[in-house]
Amino acid sequence: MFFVSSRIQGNSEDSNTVAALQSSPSRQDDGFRSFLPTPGSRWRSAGNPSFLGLRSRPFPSLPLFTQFSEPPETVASQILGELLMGKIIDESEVEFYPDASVQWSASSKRRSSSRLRDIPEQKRPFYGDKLVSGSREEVDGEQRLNVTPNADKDAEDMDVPDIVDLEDSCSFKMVDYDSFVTDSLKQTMKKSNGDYLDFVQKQTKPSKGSDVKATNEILNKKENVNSNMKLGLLPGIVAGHRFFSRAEMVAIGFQQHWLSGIDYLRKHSKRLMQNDHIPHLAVAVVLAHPSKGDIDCINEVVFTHPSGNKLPSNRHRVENQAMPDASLALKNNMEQCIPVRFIYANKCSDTNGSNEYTYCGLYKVLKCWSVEGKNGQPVFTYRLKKLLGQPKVTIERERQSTFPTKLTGLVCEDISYGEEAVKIPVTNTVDSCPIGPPDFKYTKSIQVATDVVIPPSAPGCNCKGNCTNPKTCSCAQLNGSDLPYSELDGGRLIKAKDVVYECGPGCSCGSKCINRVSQHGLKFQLEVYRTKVKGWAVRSWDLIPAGAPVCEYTGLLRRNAEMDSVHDNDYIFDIDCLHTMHGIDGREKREGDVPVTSGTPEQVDATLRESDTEFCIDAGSSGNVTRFINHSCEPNLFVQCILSSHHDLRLARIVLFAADDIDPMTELTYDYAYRLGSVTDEDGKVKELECHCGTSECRGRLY
Ligand SMILES: C[S@@+](CC[C@H](N)C(=O)[O-])C[C@H]1O[C@@H](n2cnc3c(N)ncnc32)[C@H](O)[C@@H]1O
Repeated sequence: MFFVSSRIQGNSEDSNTVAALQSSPSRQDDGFRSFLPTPGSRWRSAGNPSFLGLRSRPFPSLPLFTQFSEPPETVASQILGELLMGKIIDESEVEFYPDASVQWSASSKRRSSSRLRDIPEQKRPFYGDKLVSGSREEVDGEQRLNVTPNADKDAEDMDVPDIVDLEDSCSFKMVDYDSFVTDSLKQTMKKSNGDYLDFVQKQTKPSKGSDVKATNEILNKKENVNSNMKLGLLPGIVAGHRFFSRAEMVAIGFQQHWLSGIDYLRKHSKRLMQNDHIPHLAVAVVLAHPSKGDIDCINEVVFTHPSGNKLPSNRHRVENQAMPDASLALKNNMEQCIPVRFIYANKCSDTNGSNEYTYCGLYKVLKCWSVEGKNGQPVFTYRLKKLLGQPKVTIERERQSTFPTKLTGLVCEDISYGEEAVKIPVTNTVDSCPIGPPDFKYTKSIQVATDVVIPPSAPGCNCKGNCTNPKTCSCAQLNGSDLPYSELDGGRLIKAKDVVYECGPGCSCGSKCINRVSQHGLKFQLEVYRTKVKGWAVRSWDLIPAGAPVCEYTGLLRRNAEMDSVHDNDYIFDIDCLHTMHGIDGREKREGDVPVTSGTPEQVDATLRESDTEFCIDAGSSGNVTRFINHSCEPNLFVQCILSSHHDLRLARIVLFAADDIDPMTELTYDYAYRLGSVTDEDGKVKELECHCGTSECRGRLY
């Protein structure tokens, strides 16, 4: 990998606005103390901490460490090393034994002890430098951090309980950070996204402050993770991660102050009170840049942070007294060689111009100086440089307005042959397999078999224009007195439901009504591409926010009974809303608002269990891009049944929505939810298909 140096200029986002909102009671205290040893603690001394490239100068202002047996520099650097490598999550995960001999540097080994004897070797906890190994590199006279993933395959595959006590020979508790942190991060992100949409939707007029208010709600409910602010890496979030709102960043503890450009740990937070020697330290910088266009590899950043004070007489020196706390914190980072997270806020073209936030990685503060701004006030300027060894980040602003004719491996410019408003290219860089079948017909909308009768349109709501009042809109009433979509980004589903009743032909509202979100066709730039083991697949060039409609499953709507004799068709989608509503065959029940079948739950269960789904959509020989979407046991799309003209659940439309914020170029997947053993061949023998979704949640087989 090589980096092309590019430099951008900008202003730190916000700055002064926020004081009132800055401190939520649940987040006010920073977690710096998490990294402080208790008296008598010993630290592993193996290795020179400057291998992290952090210590180009000593730590003059951390005398508190002198009470320990290690030289203060070593201890301080060690702490920073740990937190930078993301190894320490919480003080509860670090245990100190005053007299224990530390065997940290032992090469990576599976743990063997009497307590673990019942656990198979490959499942035993691992210790050693599990997550990353670092090396120092000198480039142009500067120390750089070079982090490479640990090559130990077993270690990556490790499947251990959250926290493992490593007995006396090692003085640390180790955590399977990847699964422990990432899972809770994912859950929190999902939850906060839902809460955020919910909140925005409840407001009569969503405003700029909605983000902040939604965040507050999340924090007040204490559903955030990592509430102790961390410096350096946050496990589970790597450079390139995109956030759709500050709410998301705050909910996972990536940022604490949701409007400030420089987010920092306060010197006098309760946790640090005892300790005058630890200065303010910056955790993250959020930079808003007005210009658009592709910006690759932001390796060096120069930005300004205004001050409300008069410029001191010696204006070229940055005087601490004249600096606002946030600016000072960043200067302290420079002096202490502590990197900050750099986050780039940009207008997102496909989400109605709202901000999107890209985490670009950990940056070193190279330089800090002040210039005279308007009214003689100083403006502090900083130069940040990305630490080496982190993923390259591309910030893509705008969808390509003209279709790129030179796509590598392009085999078809538009698989929809003009049916869709956006072209859907097909690429194959894997083999020479043509896209098929040869007689395949692209169809944007459902085709109906001759023996299927679609019920007439149901009577609709009497709203004028856009449906906004859930109390008076009869479609909202069907959804449990709820308008299911948030107006954000052209409409995002707030939460998956048993069924969503959209407005349709029987309604008097307009075609732009928010309750018709799934009826507007494709809005993201999709591509069909060839994979090595799963055949064709689909990805998006645009980022897709959680809750956005992606595509509808189209094809021939037909009776399932006719499909009994069909065994080689991989493109049949059973319309199983009723089964989902009743949680039959392991389906996950969702929030249901409308009783749709009569009888006791047991009777309904029994009837449904006996009857297979009555109708299906067969995309074997006609269908749209959705037929190329593969299965994953940990998918990023979910299936939503929608009724928009009639109200017959057996014939509901099947629409796929984004379950998470989906980064551009990520494969789109949903859970096929087959019951194991349910697929048979022509002789009635059960067929099996190995799953290649490659996720940690993989169940091993599709069916
Ligand atoms: C609806 S098609 C999806 C598109 C398909 N990949 C293609 O090339 O047309 C379903 C088929 O794709 C393959 N497939 C989908 N997801 C898979 C997975 N996770 N692992 C293995 N094969 C998968 C299986 O052959 C499955 O029967």
